[in-house]
Amino acid sequence: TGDHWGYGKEDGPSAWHRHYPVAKGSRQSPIDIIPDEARRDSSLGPIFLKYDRCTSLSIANNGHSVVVEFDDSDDRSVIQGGPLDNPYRLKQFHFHWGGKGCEGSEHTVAGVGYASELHLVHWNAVKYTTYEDAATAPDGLAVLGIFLEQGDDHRWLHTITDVLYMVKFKGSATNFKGFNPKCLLPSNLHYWTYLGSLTTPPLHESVIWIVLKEPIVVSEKQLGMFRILQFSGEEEDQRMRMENNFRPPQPLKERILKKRC
Ligand SMILES: CCc1cc2c(cc1OS(N)(=O)=O)CC[C@@H]1[C@@H]2CC[C@]2(C)[C@@H](O)CC[C@@H]12
Ligand SMILES: [Zn+2]
Repeated sequence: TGDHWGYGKEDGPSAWHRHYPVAKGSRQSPIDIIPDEARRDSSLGPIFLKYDRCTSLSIANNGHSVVVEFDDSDDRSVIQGGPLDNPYRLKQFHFHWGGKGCEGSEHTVAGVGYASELHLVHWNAVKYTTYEDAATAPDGLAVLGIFLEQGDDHRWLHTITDVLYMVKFKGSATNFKGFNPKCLLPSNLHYWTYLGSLTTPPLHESVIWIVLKEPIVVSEKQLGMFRILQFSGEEEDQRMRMENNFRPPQPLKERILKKRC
């Protein structure tokens, strides 16, 4: 069976509602973030990130993005604070990017996109038994979104871009141990937060989004390394370069965007 959705003309975001009607739901992601309309919420404290380098396991090409998986068998790597009632365990992180510098992120800020967006995915292991269960619950997942802006070389992103050639094709994976994603965070953890969804099918409305205001800076060369990846497997004849794997902003509907400055 495999996934029958993608980012192309026929199977892309505008067609996902046919197999996944929740695509037109009330809390879909991403959204266009309008800073002036974000409500300051005094109950929102700072977020705390505790990441342990020993929990990283592997890096893989799943045919939609490049994903780094973590050992989530205990609370060594968690996010807490901010809008969250308890710690959420780090499960994976992945990226979305464009074909050129000015677009590629999923969230936009006052209509402006970034070159890429990093998603650090965490799940509520206090309330739910498995990641899969959490992924269908309204407070099951917490995704930390970080914008990537084109500029100078990023000191640590090399650790990832240097191994992308090993996961060029869909279905390929390799060891990726000893990586601490803390090195991918910007200096300032001020954030916007709102209730949303997965940004790819099955589009479950199970994500508490925490989007950092400050982007990290990566070079055009480093961004270009992501584009050596393929949507397609090694055996498939048509080579499909992996790029523009982002969903455009969705209606905010009855939601309130909150901020912690
Ligand atoms: C939030 C990160 C995340 C999780 C998942 C997807 C996509 C995701 O990326 S995103 N961009 O952060 O929304 C698509 C596949 C989903 C998975 C959550 C768990 C599942 C729903 C599995 O149960 C079966 C398919 C899985
Ligand atoms: Zn994502």
